[in-house]
Parts: sequence; C-alpha cells; structure tokens
Amino acid sequence: MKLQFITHFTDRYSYYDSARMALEGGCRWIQLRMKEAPIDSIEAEAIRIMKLCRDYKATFIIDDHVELAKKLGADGVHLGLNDMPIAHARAFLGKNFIIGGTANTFENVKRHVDVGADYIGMGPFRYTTTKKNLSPLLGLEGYSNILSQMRAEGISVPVVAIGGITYEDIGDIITTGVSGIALSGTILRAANPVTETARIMQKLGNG
Ligand SMILES: Cc1ncc(COP(=O)(O)OP(=O)(O)O)c(N)n1
Ligand SMILES: Cc1ncsc1CCOP(=O)(O)O
Ligand SMILES: [Mg+2]
Repeated sequence: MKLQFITHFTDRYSYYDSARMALEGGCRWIQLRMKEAPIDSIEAEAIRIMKLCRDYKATFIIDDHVELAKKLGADGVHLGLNDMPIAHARAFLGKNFIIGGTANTFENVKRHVDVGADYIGMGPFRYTTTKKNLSPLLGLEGYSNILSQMRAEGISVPVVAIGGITYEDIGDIITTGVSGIALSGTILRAANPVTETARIMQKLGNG
C-alpha cells in the first residue's frame, strides 16, 4: 500500500518543510500542490523539493502544471477533470512521465485508462477543506462499488483514495481494494507530522 503526501498551504509549515517531514516519516511519493500560487513560486519550490525527493529516492509529481513538470524533469503530474486532458499531457510528456488522473465515477476511471493514465486519484472519500468545489463524496460504499466494477471489467490501474482521510480510516479503506492513499491535512494537522507519517506508513504495511 502506497502513501502519497500532498502539500498544502499552512501558517505552520512551508511547502518544503511539509514535504521534508513526510519524507522523514518514510513517505516516498510527494505531490507538490500549490493552488493559486504564481507559476514562478511553484517552480522555485518544485526545484528545491524535487532535489529533496531525489535525496530520499522518492517520486516527485506536480499538480496541474504539465509544462513545468517537463521543464524540470519531475517524475510526473496529477491532472483533474478540469485540467489539461490526459491524452494531451501524454502526447506532450511521452511515456516516461507518470500521469495521474482524478476520478469520482467508474466512467471517469474508464476514460482515464483509455488515454493511458498511470494511476487514479479517486475521491473525495469525505468532506475536506483542503480542496474547494468537491465532487460528490464517495465514502466506503463508493469505493467498493467503483472498484468492483473495475474488477468486473478487468481494469487494474492502481487507485489511490483521497479526501479527508485520517489514520483511523485506513483499515476500512484498504478493504475496498485501493492500492494507496493520498493524504494532506491529517499529516499537517498532527502534533508531529514526522511520527504521524511513520505511524501511517506502518499501518499501510510499509513500516
Ligand atoms: C492523488 C490526487 N487525486 C486527486 C487530486 C485532485 O486533482 P484535481 O481534481 O485536479 O484538483 P486539484 O488538486 O488540482 O485542486 C489530486 N490533486 N491528487
Ligand atoms: C486534492 C484533493 N482532491 C480531492 S480531495 C483533495 C484534498 C486532499 O487533502 P486532505 O487529505 O487534506 O483532505
Ligand atoms: Mg488539478
């Protein structure tokens, strides 16, 4: 079971420090997500955090910004339903970049798989303030339904659950058949984000 840590603006930690703490806790997959930040500051953070990820041999992906990912040689991008279409991103990036796509329905999953997405970020699991304009909440039942439709149609793309997930949810979410979880707030709100990440990694079987 994989853990993807997603950065988010807070008054307590810089983007760099939040990524560093997740890496220190054992996470090996970081997504730089800086909503509403100017592209120059996203680039500056990306350069520093990508170097840190290289030191930890961690995967580094960038939210939304396909051209920046190519320019810097990041490992990949994450694209939502209102971002550059995955087919365009694949044509632009080639096959050596990871492309993740957001899905809220089985139809979204099928569309992403048809155009070559490498993984699916499926959510939201529950309400979260980390993202505005949320799609309908899936809950455990939503994941179970979509994952069983995927199995029935032989679709085996990795699915990462996202949205308002905490340590306590992990056991139940694993039973739905997802292959990873993406977390932001629960790590950033923890008294100690490093030990919270380590606790989560252990729960996911990576400890
Ligand atoms: C792993 C993962 N899953 C979903 C998302 C959401 O992407 P998107 O719908 O494009 O929304 P923004 O993150 O861009 O606000 C994600 N970033 N990562
Ligand atoms: C980026 C994103 N996409 C759907 S929910 C979400 C936010 C995830 O962050 P948190 O774990 O704090 O809810
Ligand atoms: Mg997006």
